[in-house]
Amino acid sequence: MLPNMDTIFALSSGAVPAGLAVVRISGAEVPAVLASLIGAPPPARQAALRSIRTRNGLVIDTGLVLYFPAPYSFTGESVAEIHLHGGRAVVDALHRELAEFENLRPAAPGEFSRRAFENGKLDLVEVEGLADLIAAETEMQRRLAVEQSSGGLSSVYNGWAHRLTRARALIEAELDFPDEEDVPGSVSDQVWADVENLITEMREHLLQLEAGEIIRDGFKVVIAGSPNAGKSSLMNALAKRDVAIVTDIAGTTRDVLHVDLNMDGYLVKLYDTAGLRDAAETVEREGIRRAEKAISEADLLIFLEDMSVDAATNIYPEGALLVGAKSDLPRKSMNEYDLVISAADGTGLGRLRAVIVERLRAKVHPQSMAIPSRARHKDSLAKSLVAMETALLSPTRGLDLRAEDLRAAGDALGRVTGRVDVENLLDLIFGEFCIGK
Ligand SMILES: Nc1nc2c(ncn2[C@@H]2O[C@H](COP(=O)(O)OP(=O)(O)OP(=O)(O)O)[C@@H](O)[C@H]2O)c(=O)[nH]1
Ligand SMILES: [K+]
Ligand SMILES: [Mg+2]
Repeated sequence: MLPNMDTIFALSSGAVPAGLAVVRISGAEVPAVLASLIGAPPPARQAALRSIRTRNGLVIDTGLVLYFPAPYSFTGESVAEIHLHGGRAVVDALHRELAEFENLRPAAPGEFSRRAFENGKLDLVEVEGLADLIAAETEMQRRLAVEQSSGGLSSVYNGWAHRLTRARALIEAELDFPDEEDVPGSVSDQVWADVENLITEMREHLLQLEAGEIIRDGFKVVIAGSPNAGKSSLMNALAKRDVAIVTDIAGTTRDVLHVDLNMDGYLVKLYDTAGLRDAAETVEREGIRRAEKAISEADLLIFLEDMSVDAATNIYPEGALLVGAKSDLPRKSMNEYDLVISAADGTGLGRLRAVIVERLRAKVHPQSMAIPSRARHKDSLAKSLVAMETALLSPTRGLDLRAEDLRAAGDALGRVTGRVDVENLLDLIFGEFCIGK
């Protein structure tokens, strides 16, 4: 662990050279550093044009400076942003100058966000969303990430956490004050009805995980078929560049090749694989083994068949798209195809793209973007769900044990956002009833 009291700095904008470079500094030393670099700081959160100088008074550059006094900043610490011209030597000169200050050092990867988390500015779900937003390459990835980074998903989880805490508070009230008249008799029923609703909502939420993963990680489309069917040619045609080697030699492709495509704002990961046949040769056999693994992990399998040869229909998995290739050549195959294409003259490629998007949309039609997209979310939510189900479905267990189940459910849920619920149970109990009035 790096010491937390250090003030950290880093180039927060993209690679230099560029028009601008933004250097961010966070920590207790910021006021002193600003005093040295520019003299009096600009008014809080307002940009001011300043000369940025070394301690010897030499001008490094002139640019906008922003000062965010703690705690009103991204990290919750005092932060400065210095906008420089984006030249390598300019940025290097400022970095050299900053490194000279005591208690200042370059930031470790993710350290600004980590401080934001530790200071309660962002929860874990928001931090992950921010990482996704920065990595987003498609419109749908952006929409998912912006919902997550700006607290939309967290507020769903916080709402559930609050309901769980309340349920446990009411059950514990019943345990602690069984004879208290002011505790309504049907409290238990009301609590278990809400736990049941919570279970339903959480289950529905988890059903959206596949959609979230497809948006975030991409829709995996695998092209498979016999050697020489035209798989690599199709991949190159869809990618609009020469990704894969194409020859008339059967068994050309060995490794699984892959390109990222942006289709209708969705990330589509397209894979080209070795032709499937009984191969004797070691390298080709390994290629086919890899092809079979890719096929088993596909969201959509495109099974390609060369229509210009009299091929017997291959056995292909259910749900696969059977595509006839080389429609520009005289047709010999009598098999029926979902669609026919020619990588050579472009026939059917638009239709194939449309079908890929249709298949994707069949799996991804979120009502909202507040959906889970990581296995980490699923694991904790599933644990929470199991604990709630245990509490709900075993009424013969003692009420104390069932309250304990609810606590376990709340803890598991709290681990998703990294904010284990600290609400005071007694506040809730005394807030809702007039026990001990
Ligand atoms: N006429 C015509 N020829 C094609 C078409 N698509 C591919 N071919 C030819 O078919 C041969 C095999 O193409 P590939 O794309 O290498 O086939 P593949 O399925 O990747 O083959 P392997 O990697 O060996 O399994 C090459 O000679 C291509 O030029 C097409 O649409 N029309
Ligand atoms: K080939
Ligand atoms: Mg190939």
